[in-house]
Amino acid sequence: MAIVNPAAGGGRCGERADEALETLRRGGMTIDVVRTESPGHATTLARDAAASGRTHFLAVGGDGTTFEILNGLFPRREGGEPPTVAMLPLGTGNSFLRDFGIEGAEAAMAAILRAEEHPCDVLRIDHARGVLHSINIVGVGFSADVGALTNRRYKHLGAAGYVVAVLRTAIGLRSPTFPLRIDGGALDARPAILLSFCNSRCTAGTMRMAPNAEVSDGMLDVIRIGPRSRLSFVSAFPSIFAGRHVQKEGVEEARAKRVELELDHEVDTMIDGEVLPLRLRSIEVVPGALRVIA
Ligand SMILES: Nc1ncnc2c1ncn2[C@@H]1O[C@H](COP(=O)(O)OP(=O)(O)OP(=O)(O)O)[C@@H](O)[C@H]1O
Repeated sequence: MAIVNPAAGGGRCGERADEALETLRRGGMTIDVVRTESPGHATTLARDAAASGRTHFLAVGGDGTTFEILNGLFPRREGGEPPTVAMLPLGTGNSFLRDFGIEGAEAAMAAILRAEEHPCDVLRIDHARGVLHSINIVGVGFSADVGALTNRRYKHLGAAGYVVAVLRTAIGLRSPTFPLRIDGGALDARPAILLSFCNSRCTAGTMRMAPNAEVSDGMLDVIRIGPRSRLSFVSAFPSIFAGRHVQKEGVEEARAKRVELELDHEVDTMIDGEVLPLRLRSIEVVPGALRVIA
């Protein structure tokens, strides 16, 4: 079942989806199509389809569409085969597929027609009001502030909008504390510009936030950028595109199965490109809970 977000990519997805799906059909695929009517609708569509026995889903849109579908498929009951998700990236950023070396709709369509399934871990996010799931990245601090500003003000500028939001957020650079424990270790309440909990490597399209992450290693990569001056932060920022920021002083990279957070208030949390105010409690890897076609 293809779930199409016509609004993704600033409306580009709505214009291009039919033709792309027709190409897949000509390649031999049987695809039923539903279109979302509003934000959040993909979650309901995926949940209902899974309840009626569907197992293979195609997210047509951006990372946010995949995120919404994932949250219709999870949480799920123990046992049974993991659901399968493929992505036809007609959104703005499309970060996740880059872990598989897939860039753009043409490459994604070729992968969909090959129909190779890969195991993929899922991040289970427990927060004060419920549970969410992610396959890409969960971020607090700078990345969430940038995501919130991008989504609010600069979405129409595409990838350039993200860069503008980075520069604007850097002007008011902060280092809040997000007290956490990694795999039951000591409480770490040091201030940080950002903390990212990553299942896959890229975010915001081409930024390699967690250059050593593997989607099926049963672990999440924790990237922590400690306090630094605005000038030093901005001048080091471009190193993230090659994933070299992790070699800089004050940047830490750790691997974990589960992270517990001790927040006493909600904080803007970026999950797979969407930003939500959440009082996070824990983020835990559910190994191999999904299959992705890539
Ligand atoms: N029918 C709809 N009308 C308006 N908005 C929708 C609709 N369906 C979904 N949305 C919202 O569109 C937003 C953007 O979707 P998505 O992230 O897939 O595309 P994008 O932002 O262009 O791509 P990316 O996240 O990869 O940069 C999501 O927040 C989703 O809730």
